[in-house]
Amino acid sequence: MSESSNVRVHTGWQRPTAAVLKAFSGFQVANIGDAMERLGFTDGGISGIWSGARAVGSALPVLTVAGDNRAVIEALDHIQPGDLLAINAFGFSGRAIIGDNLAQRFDVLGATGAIVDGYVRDKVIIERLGFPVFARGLTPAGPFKNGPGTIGEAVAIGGVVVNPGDIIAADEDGIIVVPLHRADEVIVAVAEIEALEASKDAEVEQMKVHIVR
Ligand SMILES: O=C([O-])CC(=O)C(=O)O
Ligand SMILES: [Mg+2]
Repeated sequence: MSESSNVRVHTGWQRPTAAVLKAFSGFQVANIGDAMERLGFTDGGISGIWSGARAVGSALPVLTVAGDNRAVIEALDHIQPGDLLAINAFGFSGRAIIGDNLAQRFDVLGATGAIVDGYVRDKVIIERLGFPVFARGLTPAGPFKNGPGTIGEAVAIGGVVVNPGDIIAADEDGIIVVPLHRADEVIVAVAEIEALEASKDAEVEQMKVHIVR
């Protein structure tokens, strides 16, 4: 925390490798969950603000005060390519914690998306940009910028603990958090589940062949 800021910053956490992030980006969130005892999902109230939004990244956790985005603005200095912002904004519906300006800056800095346990705005521009944002909803009301907050410390997102460097995967179904230390084991297990899912699809195709019309 610098003298002029009331936002506490923790840096230097381990991030997943690009290969690990690439592996997860090929999986469906539902299948990742099936490989994790069906645990680790955020609650279903957080979803993509535009249809088709999907993202995988290394969690960059941010804690704000409800209705205030000072910590998010300061987090711009800590984004590395492949990071995905995980912002606990207390689920507050009265103020948007990010909008198009922040989304554009996240994008330019190499972030893969943002998950907001709260509300956001500027949906049309964010959708046009194609930047994946997940939130509880939309409100046009802008945020205050006073702090305090934290950057790089564990936060709760939709009831799930997110540590810096955990892998977050989000798609049309929802969001899951994979603890970094479980990444390799989960990749192997999801690959098996996706193979099983493919064989179930093939089974149904076979059934169609036998249907007499
Ligand atoms: O005013 C803000 O801080 C939030 C916002 O609309 C933007 O990021 O575009
Ligand atoms: Mg805006």
